[in-house]
Amino acid sequence: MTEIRVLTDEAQFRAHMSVFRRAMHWSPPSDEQWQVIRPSYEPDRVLAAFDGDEIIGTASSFGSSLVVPGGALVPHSAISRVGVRADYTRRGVLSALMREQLSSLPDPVATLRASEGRIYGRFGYGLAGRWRTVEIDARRAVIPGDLTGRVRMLDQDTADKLLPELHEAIGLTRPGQIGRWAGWWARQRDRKTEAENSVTVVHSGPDGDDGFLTYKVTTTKDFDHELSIEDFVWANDDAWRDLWIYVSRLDLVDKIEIDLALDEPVSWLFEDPRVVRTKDVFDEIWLRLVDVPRMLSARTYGVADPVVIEVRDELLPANDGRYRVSPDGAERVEEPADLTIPVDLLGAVYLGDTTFSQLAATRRIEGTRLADADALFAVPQKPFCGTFF
Ligand SMILES: CC(=O)SCCNC(=O)CCNC(=O)[C@H](O)C(C)(C)COP(=O)(O)OP(=O)(O)OC[C@H]1O[C@@H](n2cnc3c(N)ncnc32)[C@H](O)[C@@H]1OP(=O)(O)O
Repeated sequence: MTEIRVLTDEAQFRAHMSVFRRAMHWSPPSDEQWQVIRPSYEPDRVLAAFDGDEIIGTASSFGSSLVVPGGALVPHSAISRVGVRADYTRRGVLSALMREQLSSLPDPVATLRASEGRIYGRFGYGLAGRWRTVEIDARRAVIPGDLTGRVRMLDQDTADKLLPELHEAIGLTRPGQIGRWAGWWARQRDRKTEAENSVTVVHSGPDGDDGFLTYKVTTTKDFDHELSIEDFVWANDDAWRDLWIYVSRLDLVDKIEIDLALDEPVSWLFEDPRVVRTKDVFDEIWLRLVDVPRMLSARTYGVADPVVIEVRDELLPANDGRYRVSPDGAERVEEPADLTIPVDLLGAVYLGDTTFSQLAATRRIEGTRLADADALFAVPQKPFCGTFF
């Protein structure tokens, strides 16, 4: 019989990690890897499914924060390390873990990166943000004009110390962005060490450091040099443009690849916008509204007549109910609903990646007043996180 427990015994964290890594078809952590991973385990946030004394399934979360439309920063659980031992799958182990995790999360919202698109909808997660992978033909990439500030290369030790501070100082503004926790930076450092040739540059403008970029170049067997941008954070348009100028003018680079917000205006930087080609669009943010009333109150709304939305949530019935959403905010009401939506799809529209009208067109929600609901939930910027976990 499956039993779900919160792990408190540090010795079990490594077994937890081994089960998760095996589920992902990776080897258990080496002693060296474990030294890096170990501090990322946060007490009270590590769940395991047991058969007797053996761990057969895993789930955990990291404490973070999330930007919602309007700019408020909400406490957020970053869900990760979900896995079930291959000899125990399709017997309800993940379902038991998800039920326990959702009922005990300390934060009103959770997000995750899904290994497969079919897993999380049934647990109330909606596809709430996507990225596009672009490839830039670096040989033809010309950005007219000069740098306005300075770009300097950091050694690894300086980068390790400076980047978390700079990320914090730059702050979070775009809906979907999340705060980075200490364990995230430790894993990032580890990945960079593994990659060896990762390089970090920092931009400074009139007020000091205001952006950074981490990239690495790999050489193919045809001697093509492909640069991938792994982290790109900026405080203002000058930092963003200067860092693009820097990276596009690097010698011995044929191709640049990066995952971007759907609406990032990178093509407009280049003399020839065709040097930027979208290779792929992929789901990034899966979002679960854990506390619907709190989350509906946390974001701002556009201008439209109020709409009453009925929310259905099988796993967390405290969220069931009708909410009147207007330009002034959201509140629980007893009035008849204009439209009814399951909680996973409310998660999908929450940050503004999709709309009520689009979901209605696919027959996934029913109701009237779709145009007003769209206008209320409309956002000026597409959601994008840019922090992989
Ligand atoms: C945030 C992250 O960590 S993402 C990483 C997720 N982990 C992985 O991808 C590792 C490899 N996969 C696994 O470990 C497991 O297959 C899991 C965790 C995805 C699923 O665990 P299980 O214990 O098999 O799930 P469980 O038995 O509770 O299934 C619940 C339902 O979801 C369905 N389901 C579960 N996983 C999948 C899947 N990968 N594809 C399609 N359907 C699935 C089941 O069929 C079941 O449906 P039903 O209720 O209609 O019968």
